[in-house]
Amino acid sequence: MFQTEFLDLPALASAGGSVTLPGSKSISNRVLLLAALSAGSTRIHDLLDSDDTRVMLQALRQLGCGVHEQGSVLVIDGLGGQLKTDTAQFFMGNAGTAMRPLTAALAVLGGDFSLSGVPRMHERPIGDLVDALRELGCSIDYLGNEGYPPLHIGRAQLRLDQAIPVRGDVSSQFLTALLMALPLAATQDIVIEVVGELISKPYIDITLNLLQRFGIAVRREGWARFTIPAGSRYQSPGDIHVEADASSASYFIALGALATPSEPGAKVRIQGVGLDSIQGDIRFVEAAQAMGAQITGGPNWLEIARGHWPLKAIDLDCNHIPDAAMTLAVMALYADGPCTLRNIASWRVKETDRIAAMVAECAKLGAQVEEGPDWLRVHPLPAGAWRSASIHTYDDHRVAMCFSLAAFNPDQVTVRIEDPKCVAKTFPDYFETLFGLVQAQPGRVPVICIDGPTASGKGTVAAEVAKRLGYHFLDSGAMYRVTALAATRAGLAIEPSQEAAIAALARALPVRFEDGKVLLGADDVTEAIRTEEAGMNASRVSALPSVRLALVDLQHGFQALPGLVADGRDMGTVIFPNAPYKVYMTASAACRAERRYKQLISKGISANISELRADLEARDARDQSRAVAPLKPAADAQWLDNSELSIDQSVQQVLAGWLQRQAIGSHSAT
Ligand SMILES: O=C(O)C1=C[C@@H](OP(=O)(O)O)[C@@H](O)[C@H](O)C1
Ligand SMILES: C=C(OP(=O)(O)O)C(=O)O
Repeated sequence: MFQTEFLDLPALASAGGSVTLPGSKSISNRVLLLAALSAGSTRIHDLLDSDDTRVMLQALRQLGCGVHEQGSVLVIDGLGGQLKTDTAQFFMGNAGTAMRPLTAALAVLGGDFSLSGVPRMHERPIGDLVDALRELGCSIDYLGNEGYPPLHIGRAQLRLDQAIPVRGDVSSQFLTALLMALPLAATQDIVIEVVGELISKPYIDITLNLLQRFGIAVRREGWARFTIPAGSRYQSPGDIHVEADASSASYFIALGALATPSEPGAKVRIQGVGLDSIQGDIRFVEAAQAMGAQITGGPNWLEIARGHWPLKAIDLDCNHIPDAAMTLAVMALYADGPCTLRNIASWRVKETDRIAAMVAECAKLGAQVEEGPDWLRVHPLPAGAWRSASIHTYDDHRVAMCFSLAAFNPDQVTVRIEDPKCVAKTFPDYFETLFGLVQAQPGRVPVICIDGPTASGKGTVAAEVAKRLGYHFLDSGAMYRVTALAATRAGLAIEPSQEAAIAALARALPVRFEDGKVLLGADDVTEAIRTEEAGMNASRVSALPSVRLALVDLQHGFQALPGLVADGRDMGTVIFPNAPYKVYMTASAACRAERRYKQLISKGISANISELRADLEARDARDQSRAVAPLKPAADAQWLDNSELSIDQSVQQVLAGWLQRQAIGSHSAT
């Protein structure tokens, strides 16, 4: 997951390949609660692991449920309708599918419970559910604002003889919550009556389907009346498989519809959810087809390719696909006319006011957008009209995910996604998954080169800049050190007579930089390559021209989405001459010798500062005078003497220089 403050998406071009998507949030949280309430153990396969399921799992643990991991299977030991504790405080994050059903189940069972969430959860309505539960005889108090969490739940005195009315026009989750809670009290038939129009109906189908699998056969009369038969009792089905998330699939369906194929005939293939899905959002497929996408599918897979281009404009009632429909709003930017999404009032009370968010963020990109209380109209953005924008994501995973698709814009402007970690709600590895399928416009994966002499602090600064931007990191100096180490381990002397053998070894070097570690195959060689001797060997190995050549391809391979920070001596001059931002970082010899001295002393290695300085100067002279790629600043490099700067100040300067070049979001929204 990207934990960065923002993630810059360079202009994207093509896509292709296969992806297995994480489990459905709606199925996962229902299955978790049903398994917890059932008699017996349930083995859940392919459960979603995200913020929303974590809060549910934590609540189940607090209630005394056994939760065990067995490889990729999660086993829940059900409570059989009997709570092991009747006092607890639950934190529900921003998970509607945890907050609403758990409130109902706990209210029916009764106890001394409180439920709260993130600030936005305290702005998401729950009054219609509380009214229905109170009608039933449950004791619920608002701890903050009337109609909203946090809540306190007390002991219940259930009245089951009358039909329980519930409104379903704000959220279908209230009806889902009652349907899941009432089998716990079904000493007689219990009737639920929906008052007014029910929204998001397909989610009720998911609920009924899963209730069936856990032994509850709800009788229904259309969408108006639901009866839980007397004697209903939850029984674990044993094993249950969670489909991949159909709402998450919408981003990849859109990707297939927008991107050119990565190679002739390439498609985007989605595994784990398909045309047999029990999730209503699978009908996003029809909406995407109406816009021109070519989609084929089977029971648990879909294949998507670009069809009609530009996409065809649509005017669609989206009430049945409230979550996936947000993806249509971004697809609309690529359509041949304005697209209107109707009957989406519920967007206003979800993770954020999603209608307002889509209007504001599409406008930042340059689009004309209109809104009404329950509709949105997005006008397409022609080539030449796109602006680079910093997309505010409102702690809403879907805003972050759907705006990533704006990176396919024809003007090749960069799209910044603020707070990308908000995708953790339902799809923590969304961006990694996206980058696994897409290619940037040629030459558009940014590389920041930080070159400079030894002990200038460039390695530390480069690693930190990479971390802050979520970019890959290439420590090219380490590559020479690793090559030297691998050569020594292979019994090769580091001298020109062994050049061919060392080059052959370098060509296939299995080197990776992960979490501040340098790995050679499975070996952590971080320490081994940092000795002074390894440094000298690296310098000697780097003077062998065919070794340098062998390492060039390897280094180019590090240029991958979303970007790269490359630290070395010839990154800007030789390896990435077209890099959009180059820094030449240096400090006085005295200053660098002192830094190296402190570094060694802190590791308990004795050192002599004047010898270190002499070594440093000798190494500078060797690096600057070598025949191949001598150490020198690139003509277009920014010079940064950090003799007087702290590491953090140097990091800030590099970041500031880069951000200035990016010039994202410097336009005001219309
Ligand atoms: O029951 C569910 O799993 C859900 C129902 C929908 O909410 P509403 O019924 O509030 O529209 C949907 O937006 C949400 O993401 C999940
Ligand atoms: C509305 C959503 O979430 P929740 O389950 O919290 O309602 C959503 O995932 O888009």
